[in-house]
Amino acid sequence: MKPKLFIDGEHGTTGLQIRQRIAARDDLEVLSIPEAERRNAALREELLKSADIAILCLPDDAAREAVAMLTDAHTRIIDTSTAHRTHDDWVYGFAESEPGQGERIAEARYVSNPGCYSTGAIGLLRPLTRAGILPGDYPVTINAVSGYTGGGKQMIAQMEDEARDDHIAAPHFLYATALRHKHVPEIQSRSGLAVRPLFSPSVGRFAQGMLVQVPLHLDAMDGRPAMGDIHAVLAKHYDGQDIVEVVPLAESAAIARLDPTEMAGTDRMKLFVFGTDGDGQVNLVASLDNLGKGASGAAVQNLDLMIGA
Ligand SMILES: NC(=O)C1=CN([C@@H]2O[C@H](COP(=O)(O)OP(=O)(O)OC[C@H]3O[C@@H](n4cnc5c(N)ncnc54)[C@H](OP(=O)(O)O)[C@@H]3O)[C@@H](O)[C@H]2O)C=CC1
Ligand SMILES: CC(=O)N[C@@H](CCC(=O)OP(=O)(O)O)C(=O)O
Repeated sequence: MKPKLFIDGEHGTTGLQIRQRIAARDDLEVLSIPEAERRNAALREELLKSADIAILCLPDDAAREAVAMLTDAHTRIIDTSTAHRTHDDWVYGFAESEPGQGERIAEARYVSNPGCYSTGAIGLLRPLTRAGILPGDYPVTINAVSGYTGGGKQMIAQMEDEARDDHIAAPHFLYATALRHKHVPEIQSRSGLAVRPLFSPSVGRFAQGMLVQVPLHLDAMDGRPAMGDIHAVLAKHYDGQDIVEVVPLAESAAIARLDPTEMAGTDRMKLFVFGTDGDGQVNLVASLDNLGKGASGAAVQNLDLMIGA
């Protein structure tokens, strides 16, 4: 029998992209809710309980409500919201982040899909703390730019519709300037950092794509590693899989400009180590689609692990 899938929030930005990714598949029975009924709680509850797997593409509060509806049901859940990303009962849905994580996702009832910025930051940081090359108390700074679809339907409308009172005309803007972005606890705990990372995100006038930068002073790290040591730890960690690519140092050195939309439309992530050997500094950069490996692509990857596809 085909597994029954319900995407709660299927008419939103993340939900629509998941539907596109599974549209041609015949190994799933997709339960769907009409757009006009998307907030009909009774109908959603019925569909959630009928499904073998539900993917929640909802704001945090609505995701918590959906999980509460399923307490006594058998439905397995992938939550794309922030609600359960640091929760002990939930398996973190970043298969490449830890050895054996794909197997844990495959067995799980509750899977929390990572945030888009978090995927880039944790993807760069976790292998380094795991290997002991980056001390947990290093004061990490993360600078990032995201495509505006990262803000969901509301930000898409604000960026694209000039007639709106709340139209955003800026080509690029910083936000979360109080340094309390909702991804900080997730990045800190899932990267194994003892000190709260300083995270400064921004949005650019492009729909999809993202660069997440982590600059490091190598002389402040244990054993004063060389640029090649950092690259070797990342390359070893991601060896043997094809979703996260660690770009060779020579290839990175030849890049004069990095385009944040380079990975748009893909479900993969590229990691770069930039700098000049011997200068004691590196800039680690993750490039991904905020809606690909950063959300909907990762959700489909987790779905496939859970159903053994
Ligand atoms: N966009 C991105 O790049 C990423 C998003 N996420 C997460 O994915 C989740 C969804 O985000 P996104 O798709 O961008 O958001 P959108 O606003 O684009 O879509 C959310 C959908 O959920 C519906 N919805 C809202 N409240 C309820 C409710 N109480 N009951 C039922 N349906 C409801 C909305 O309907 P309505 O139109 O009526 O508001 C809309 O269809 C969020 O938790 C977000 O944090 C995670 C990673 C990246
Ligand atoms: C550009 C933009 O607004 N981005 C969103 C995060 C997008 C993302 O990863 O989402 P979740 O944490 O919601 O999963 C924000 O900063 O709130």
